[in-house]
Amino acid sequence: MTPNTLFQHTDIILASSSPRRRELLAGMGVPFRIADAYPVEEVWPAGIAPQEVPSFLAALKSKAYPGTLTADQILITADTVVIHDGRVIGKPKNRDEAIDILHRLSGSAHEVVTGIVLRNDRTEKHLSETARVVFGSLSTSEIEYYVDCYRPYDKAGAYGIQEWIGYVGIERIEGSFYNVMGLPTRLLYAALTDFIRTQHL
Ligand SMILES: Cc1cn([C@H]2C[C@H](O)[C@@H](COP(=O)(O)OP(=O)(O)OP(=O)(O)O)O2)c(=O)[nH]c1=O
Repeated sequence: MTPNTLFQHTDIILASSSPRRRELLAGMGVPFRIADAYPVEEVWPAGIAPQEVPSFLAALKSKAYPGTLTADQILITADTVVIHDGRVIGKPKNRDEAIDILHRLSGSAHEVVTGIVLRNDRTEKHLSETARVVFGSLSTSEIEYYVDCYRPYDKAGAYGIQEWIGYVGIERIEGSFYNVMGLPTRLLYAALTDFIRTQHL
């Protein structure tokens, strides 16, 4: 099925303030409206595995949605983190932290995990996808140039793969480029299709 027929009876709501997620969902041909993301404190229980963190945070964002959902609606929330040396790296708080994160990522591999929650009045579906990103060696001047010009304070791992540093600094990626940017688009498209089919929307 193509997007024009698939989504015609469904009211899809993206609760996200991320411009990348809006761009990616639009690129998938999915008609949707945006709800303001209600800020949640991005903390998780100590015992949770790093890979499970994005799914946990996407569920928190879903629960924070203030409206009541109906059967023909699908609420989408998501979260992206970087995992390096077994540690979860979120958004940098300031310039020093951004520079420090990029020094750690330089010349090594890390994982980017995006978790998604789809929800309506009856059911909730959790998705998660991982990509592996390998950075070449970045010099201090390259890192400082990037942080000062691009101010990646709204990005997990202090970088945007779609920005200068992604073009010149990334050696290779295994997995979905769009997942690193904020949504695993192929997985999400299949899950939306399945959700609509099983919920008879
Ligand atoms: C690693 C990486 C992350 N990012 C972005 C995607 C996400 O917007 C952000 C991770 O932060 P998130 O907390 O996942 O999302 P957000 O706060 O931006 O938006 P929301 O309102 O949906 O909670 O980092 C890139 O744009 N490029 C990249 O290469």
